[in-house]
Amino acid sequence: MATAVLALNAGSSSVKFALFHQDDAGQGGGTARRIASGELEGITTHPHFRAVDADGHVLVERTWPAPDPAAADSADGTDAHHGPVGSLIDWVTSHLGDVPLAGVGHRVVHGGPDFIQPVRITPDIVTRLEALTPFAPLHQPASLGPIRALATLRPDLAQVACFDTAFHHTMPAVATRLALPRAYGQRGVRRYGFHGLSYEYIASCLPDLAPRLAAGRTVVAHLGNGASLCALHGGRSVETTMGFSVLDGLVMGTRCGQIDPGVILYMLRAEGLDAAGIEDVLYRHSGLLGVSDASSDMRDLQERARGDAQAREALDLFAYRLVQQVGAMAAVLDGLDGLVFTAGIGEHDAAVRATACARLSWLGIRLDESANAAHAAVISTPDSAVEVRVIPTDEESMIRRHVADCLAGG
Ligand SMILES: Nc1ncnc2c1ncn2[C@@H]1O[C@H](COP(=O)(O)OP(=O)(O)O)[C@@H](O)[C@H]1O
Ligand SMILES: CC(=O)OP(=O)(O)O
Ligand SMILES: [Mg+2]
Repeated sequence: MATAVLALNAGSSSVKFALFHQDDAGQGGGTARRIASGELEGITTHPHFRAVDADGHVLVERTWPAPDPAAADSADGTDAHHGPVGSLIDWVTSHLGDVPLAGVGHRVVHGGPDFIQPVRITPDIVTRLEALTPFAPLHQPASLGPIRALATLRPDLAQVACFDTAFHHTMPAVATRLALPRAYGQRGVRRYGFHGLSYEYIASCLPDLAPRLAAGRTVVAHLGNGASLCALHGGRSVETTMGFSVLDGLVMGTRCGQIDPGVILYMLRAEGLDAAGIEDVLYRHSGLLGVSDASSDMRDLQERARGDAQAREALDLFAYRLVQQVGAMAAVLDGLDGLVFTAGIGEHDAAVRATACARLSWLGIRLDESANAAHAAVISTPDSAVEVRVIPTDEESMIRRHVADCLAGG
C-alpha cells in the first residue's frame, strides 16, 4: 500500500520540507517519489511558507505577520495550533488525499555520543535530545520545536529523529579526540562531525555513479551556508572538518570555521564579552559576512567582488581554507581518488570549484573547464588522477529512507 512520509530539515530560522509517496516501504526504504517540497522561512521574523510540486510549480505561498516576541511558543514558530509549523502540517494533511501519512522524519543536528542511528521519537528521547542543547545551542532547539509541535498536534503520528552526527561514528577514535584533559572526553567533549545526512546520501549514490570512488578515497565538500568536508574511505566517514560543534573547519556564511581558542579567551578577558556575546560573533557575524562586512551569500559576494576589495578577501579566505583542508583530508586518506562538490555553493558555483581544483593540481586533479562551467556530473578530464564530480545532495530523501527503515523495525 502506498504511504506518505514527511521529511523536515530544520535550520536556525527556516524549516525545509519534502513530502514523499512511497510504495512497499520496508527495510531498504522501497521506492519513493517526491510529490512536494518547500520551505518555511523567517520563522522568528516574517514567516513565509512556499511549496512546489515535483516540477517546480508553486502549490501554495503564504506569509504571516511577525510573531510577538513576548509569546514564547509562538515566537519560535512552534505554537502547535496557530504557528507556521501547525499550518505546514495542516497543508500537508490536506494535500495527502487518500494516502495515509506513515510518519515524519526530522533532521536533528546533534545525536551526542549515544545516538548512532535514527530513532523513533518518544517523550524520553525528546528529554535526551534536549540535554544535548549545550552542544548545539542554535541548531538543537530548531529541531526540537517542530518535534514538540507535532507531538501535540498529532500524538498518533510516528516521528523519527535522523542525526547529522550519526554518519561520522565510523571515524577512528584518534579523529574524535581533542587534546584536552581526559575528563572532558568522558563528558562528551570530543569531535563529532555534522552534515552526516548529506554525506550519507552522497555515499549511497557513489556505488552506482562512480564505483571507484565508492570503494576508494573520496573527499566530499558540502558547501552551503554551513560548510564542511568529509573524507570517505570505502564509503565510510574517517574524518571531517566540523568537530565538537558546527563552528569548526571551513569558512561559512556567518560562522568562523577553524579558530585559535586563544581568540575566545581574548574576547572574554580583553573585550569583556560574555558567552552570549561570543556566540553571537562566532555563529552569526563571522565567516563570509564578517570578512566582507557585506554579505553571507556567495552569489551576492561574487557580484560585489568586481568592485569591492573586502568581498574579494572573503572569497579568497573561503577558497584558501577549502584548499588547505582538502589537503588535510587527502593526507588522512593517504591520497585521493575522488572529489565531490555538493550543496548550494558546491553544486552551483563553478568559480569556487575552478579555484579549488586549480590549487589542488598537485594532487593530480585536472579540471575540464567547459564541463565545470556547464555544472556537468563529471568535471575532471579523462586523464585526471582524481575524478571530480558534482552531485546534488538530498538530505530529505535520506530522512525518508531512514523513516521507512525505522518504521519497518530496522
Ligand atoms: N548559482 C549559485 N552560484 C553561487 N552560489 C550559489 C548559487 N546558488 C546558491 N548558492 C549559494 O549557496 C549557499 C546556500 O547553500 P544551501 O545549500 O542552500 O544552504 P543551506 O545550508 O541553507 O541549506 C549561499 O551562499 C548561496 O549564495
Ligand atoms: C550542521 C550545519 O552546519 O547545518 P547547516 O549547514 O544546515 O547550517
Ligand atoms: Mg543545507
